[in-house]
Amino acid sequence: MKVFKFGGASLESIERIQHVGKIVQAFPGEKLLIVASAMGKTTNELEKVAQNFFMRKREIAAQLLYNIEQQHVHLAEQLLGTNEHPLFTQLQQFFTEVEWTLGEKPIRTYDYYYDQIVSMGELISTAIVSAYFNHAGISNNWLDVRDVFRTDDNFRDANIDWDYTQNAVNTIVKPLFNNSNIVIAQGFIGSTDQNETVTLGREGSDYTAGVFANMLDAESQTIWKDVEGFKNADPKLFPNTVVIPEITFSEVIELAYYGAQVIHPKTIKPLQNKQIPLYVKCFLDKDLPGTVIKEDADVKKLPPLIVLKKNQVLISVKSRNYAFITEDKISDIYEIFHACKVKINLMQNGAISFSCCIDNNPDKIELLIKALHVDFKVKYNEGLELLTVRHYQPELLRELTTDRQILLEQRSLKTVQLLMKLAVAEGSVL
Ligand SMILES: Nc1ncnc2c1ncn2[C@@H]1O[C@H](COP(=O)(O)OP(=O)(O)O)[C@@H](O)[C@H]1O
Ligand SMILES: N[C@@H](CC(=O)OP(=O)(O)O)C(=O)O
Repeated sequence: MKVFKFGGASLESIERIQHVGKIVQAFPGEKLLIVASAMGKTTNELEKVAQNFFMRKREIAAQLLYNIEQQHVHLAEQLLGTNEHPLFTQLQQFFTEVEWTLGEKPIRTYDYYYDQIVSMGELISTAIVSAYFNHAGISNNWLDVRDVFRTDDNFRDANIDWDYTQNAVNTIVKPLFNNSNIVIAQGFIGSTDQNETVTLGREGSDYTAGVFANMLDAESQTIWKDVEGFKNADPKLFPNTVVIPEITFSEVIELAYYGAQVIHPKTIKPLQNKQIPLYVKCFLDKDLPGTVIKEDADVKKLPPLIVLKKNQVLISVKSRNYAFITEDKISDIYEIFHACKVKINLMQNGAISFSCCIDNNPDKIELLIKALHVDFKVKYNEGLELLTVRHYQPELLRELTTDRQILLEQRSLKTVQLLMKLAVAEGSVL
């Protein structure tokens, strides 16, 4: 059994979906559990629906939803060559459910509504891919992953109930392979014990695939990407990047944790725990070797690995009366960050100060600053970049920090992290 994950980029057009079909056909006779994400940028579009609904701009929300529906129905018609197929009733049902939600008064949390609305991206994309595959002779079963992935009700970042889910994988998923070699499931979503839909955090489909691989004791997981493999930096941000043929789980978990966009950080643990190798392959050219991530990878020749996280904010907290920021105060501060669901990307503390860098998420930051302000003086600085380099070399660091002012810096033997802002030359006019 192999687990494949296809992300939004590989499903963003008719041609790409057909191409995904060709990739799958290159594995005849293999049992494949396929995890798919929402098509293209549908998740971002659905986020706008959720935001407008919550701001009570119902008409805008309904119009945005209608546009998404039209795009998907049109694409499905093209793929199937007809508009008469049970798929269209299935799609209609998914859209009607969200329309009902949009008809409600938002009396629960934003995160709850977000999950009810945004989860639809994966449901409609997998329904279309599954119907198209069957139509193209690639026999498969469509699985509603919400019947299998049981979670808590931490909406937008739900935690998986491992025992329940393992049991459901055994009783629901494994038998599906009795009559077909291919099962297609949604990434990124799950369900609570109250049957309320949840999401697992942005870009969480990699993680879904990792959990499936673990629970099915798969021989491998492959993430199909629009790049040649796992590179030493994001090729969209840096020139002259190179593919890394093999790398260890621990290197990748560090990079993903520091913000490398290529793999969701939670993906590694379920794979590492069962020593299941993770392949990053190019869906544009399946014959390229790509990257293998495994425990015993040869990492002697690793180049510097670079992660750049943009749109960062520096939060600086000071005690009001020159009281020391000691362990108890730091613990209070962390408690506040945790309650506001804000992840700290880098932190440093001094005698009476605590500074940290977080992603710029305006609604969370507003709440956070309010909460911190009760006991501390708080300042913040936006528009920053967090650069992380593993296996750094001084010359490269000089190059990467040219024209940058460094606000926070942390170095260990292997890793350097710099919070930076574009330096404004003296005398220049803003
Ligand atoms: N270290 C890296 N190696 C390769 N690609 C990377 C890396 N870091 C970021 N990326 C980006 O990840 C993108 C592919 O992932 P993504 O857009 O998430 O695809 P999908 O949505 O299909 O999963 C690439 O186009 C590339 O810009
Ligand atoms: N669709 C979700 C989940 C996901 O993992 O997507 P992708 O595989 O396209 O990164 C998101 O965009 O967050």
